[in-house]
Amino acid sequence: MKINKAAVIGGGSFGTVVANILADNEIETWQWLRDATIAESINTHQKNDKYLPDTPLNPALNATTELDEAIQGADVIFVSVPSRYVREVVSSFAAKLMPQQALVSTTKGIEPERFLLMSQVLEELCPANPVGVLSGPNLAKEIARRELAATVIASKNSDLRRNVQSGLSCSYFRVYASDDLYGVELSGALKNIYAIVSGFVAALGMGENSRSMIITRSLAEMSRFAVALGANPLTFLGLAGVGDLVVTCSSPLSRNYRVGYAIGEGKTLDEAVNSLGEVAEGVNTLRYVRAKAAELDIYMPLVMGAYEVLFNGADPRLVAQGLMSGDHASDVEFALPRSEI
Ligand SMILES: NC(=O)c1ccc[n+]([C@@H]2O[C@H](COP(=O)([O-])OP(=O)(O)OC[C@H]3O[C@@H](n4cnc5c(N)ncnc54)[C@H](O)[C@@H]3O)[C@@H](O)[C@H]2O)c1
Ligand SMILES: O=P(O)(O)OC[C@H](O)CO
Repeated sequence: MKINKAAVIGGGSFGTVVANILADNEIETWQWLRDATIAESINTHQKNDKYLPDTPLNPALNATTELDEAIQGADVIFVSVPSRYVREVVSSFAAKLMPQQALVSTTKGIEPERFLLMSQVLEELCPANPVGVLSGPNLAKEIARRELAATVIASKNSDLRRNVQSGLSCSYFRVYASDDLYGVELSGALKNIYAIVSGFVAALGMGENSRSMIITRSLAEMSRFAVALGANPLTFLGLAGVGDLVVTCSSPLSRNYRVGYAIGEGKTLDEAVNSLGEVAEGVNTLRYVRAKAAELDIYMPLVMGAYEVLFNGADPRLVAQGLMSGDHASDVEFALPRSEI
């Protein structure tokens, strides 16, 4: 079955990009957002003035502040609000869904109380509905300029995967498939932490060797954490893992990288976050992952170091330095067991 109508929940930069691709693909698309002025601007001037002011949007895209109007009859509902609001927003319409309506999270964050990923929140709230996750190296502002990009749709439901692949694929956006929902989603959340660390490294003027070491050891740390939580480490080698880690750790378009860069320049966490005006999920994810790693005794020197910098005022230089003095470990995680080091 193809997607005849799609809904996008969220009026930020990524929600707008997803909605615009769907509209470009001639799918009836309704974007829900809270701000009536932005909705009006999308409908009349084809612009999201706040989040993507330079991008002319498809005139067929409909924006609404009425949730019912967006979700009613939608074959797929993309959820694209910051993680701390996903439960609240989805709870407000979950009871109105028909069982065939699929939900796809694009949100890269964690719900702290039970360490739930967003697909787990969706499954809890909408147990009868197919659920998927869209994640990959997807800086919204580049996709908005129609620069080539690829992503991953992960779901246990093959119809959902195929529908999203055909609904979102176009000349500048390619959608690969995975059935490892948990691995794809976990990598999307974890990489935000390491983008903050890469921001420190860049601001401190460390060299390319340092940056490469940080990115590669980040991948080792992410996959060590993932395996401890039961995920498949192979997923971390794909677009949602290495792909998203590299882009977010390298680009000033990444909000998480920018937070790290500002802290590396000497700003406080509050100053760094307030100057963004957009969500940087990595700040909270760092707190939750650090607590989980401590609880499960998982060796994560970059997470521990970054936490000290963001929340206890430690010198960002110490994070990279911490790698030099930590326990010796194997290069490729799992290739050489710790017992043989
Ligand atoms: N921007 C990107 O490049 C990008 C790419 C892929 C995934 N993501 C992920 O998508 C999610 C959303 O990111 P974004 O870039 O669109 O964020 P954003 O900061 O651009 O926008 C967030 C949107 O959520 C809305 N919002 C905030 N609180 C809300 C609430 N209580 N109820 C309803 N709406 C609320 C805001 O008004 C805004 O429209 C994040 O988890 C992010 O990690 C972002
Ligand atoms: O701007 P960031 O740091 O939230 O990153 C955006 C996307 O997740 C990149 O894939």
